[in-house]
Amino acid sequence: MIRSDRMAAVDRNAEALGIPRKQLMESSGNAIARVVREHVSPGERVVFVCGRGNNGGDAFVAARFLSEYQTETILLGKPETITTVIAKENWDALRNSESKTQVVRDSSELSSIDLDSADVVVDAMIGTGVSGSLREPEATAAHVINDTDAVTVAIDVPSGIDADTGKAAGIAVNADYVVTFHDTKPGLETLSASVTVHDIGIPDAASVFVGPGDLDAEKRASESHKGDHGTVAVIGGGPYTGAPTLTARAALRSGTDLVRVVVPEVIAREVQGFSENLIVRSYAGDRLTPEQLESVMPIAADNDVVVLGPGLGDHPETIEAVGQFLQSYDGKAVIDADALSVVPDVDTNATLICTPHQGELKKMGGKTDIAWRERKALVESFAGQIEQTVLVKGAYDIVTDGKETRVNRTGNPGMTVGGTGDVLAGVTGSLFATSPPLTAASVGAYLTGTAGDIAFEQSGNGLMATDLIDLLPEARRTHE
Ligand SMILES: NC(=O)C1=CN([C@@H]2O[C@H](COP(=O)(O)OP(=O)(O)OC[C@H]3O[C@@H](n4cnc5c(N)ncnc54)[C@H](O)[C@@H]3O)[C@@H](O)[C@H]2O)[C@@H](O)CC1
Ligand SMILES: [K+]
Repeated sequence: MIRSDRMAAVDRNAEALGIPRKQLMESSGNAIARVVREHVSPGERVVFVCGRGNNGGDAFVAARFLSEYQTETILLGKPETITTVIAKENWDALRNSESKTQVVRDSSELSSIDLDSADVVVDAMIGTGVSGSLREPEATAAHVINDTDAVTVAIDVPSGIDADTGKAAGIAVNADYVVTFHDTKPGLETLSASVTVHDIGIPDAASVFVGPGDLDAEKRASESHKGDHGTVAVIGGGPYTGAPTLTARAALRSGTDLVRVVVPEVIAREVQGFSENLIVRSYAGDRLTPEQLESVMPIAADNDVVVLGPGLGDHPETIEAVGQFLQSYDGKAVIDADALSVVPDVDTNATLICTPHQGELKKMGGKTDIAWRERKALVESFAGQIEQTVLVKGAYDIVTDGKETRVNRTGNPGMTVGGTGDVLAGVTGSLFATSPPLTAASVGAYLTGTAGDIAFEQSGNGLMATDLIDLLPEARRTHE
């Protein structure tokens, strides 16, 4: 079962893998033709009622395949107004083949169409692109289709129905059969029609591997937050000063509006010295201890996301403080480095993204494997157990919440240099302010890896974590 926003992402990923949408449309049209053949014999009359989007485009292909039938393809609207290039190309191919076509400009012309003597009527007006209630002439056409005695086959989703909910804002086509593609849609399950799912050649890789479609989904999620790109608090440092700074700068470069770095006072000036863009908040002492939580907790609560761990060190008092923090914090947090070991045993209401490398995963009690497919299964079960999102870093990063999993292939061996993990935590924290955990973690890994790949082109194995930070905007642009 797949929701339409995820379907759009997978579609775009397939394109990036080298399977263009027009090729998918050809497979969709072919699948529809096969279903039509199950219901009628050659020579019988098949009428396609088509809209001007890709749903109509699927029908133009199907009609081309069904040359042994009396096909009639009715386009609702002028051919010049067909909304996509690939649908238009398939319309032209159908016309050039001298297949019978008819253009209907408004609902009054619909009365000239005889659907009653059709053996099959194919509803190809609108698929997943529907918005609001059907306008004219589609609304009248839906009435006409619903009034015929012919077998009705809807392409992808009956026109007017929302594929995610199964609901219609007004009239909708009442189909006998629905031919849908790749996977079934939640809304189709609620209909009385018989639904069949057809493979159109989208490989598993398009949903498993993070791609530009996932980035689109992240963009859509962040747009829905109306220009607020969030605030992030990085709680780290003590024994180390570079790590929390890298994390904070990476979050800023990923678009976060405001980043606060929360560090012990002994290193506050040094951290501030790295960049005037950082807001540094300090607490007494030289490392995080439970006594400091009184001043740290309110800062954490004041931000959309906390990144906890970079450079904190593993002093027992610090680990104790991390545990107490997670017991009372109930917001969103990225947990990295030494803070990770606490997660499996702590009772928390926080929503976490844990970003271990494979050594840290083992320390947390998770298992790993050299082969990524096996590792994927192991990490999935571990994430399910701790009920949090886990991003395990490796040549193939595994991102999973135990239910859904993505694998990231960007990045290179040059990134084993120190500090790249801190950058990833910052990017992920930034995205987490406006996106769900699985999206934030997978896009975080994807963009950080891409920045690493650009840095590798420039500097080879001499790449540094700071290079990645400056290349983050370019990494994003390469996938747009
Ligand atoms: N992987 C996929 O998802 C694939 C999808 N394909 C097809 O592409 C379809 C989606 O195509 P599109 O995104 O072009 O969208 P649609 O073709 O579903 O709908 C867009 C068209 O409907 C019109 N429209 C929207 N709401 C309307 C309303 N309330 N009243 C009247 N007209 C309305 C728009 O102006 C536009 O012309 C899918 O349903 C499927 O049939 C296939 O071609 C290939 C693969
Ligand atoms: K349809």
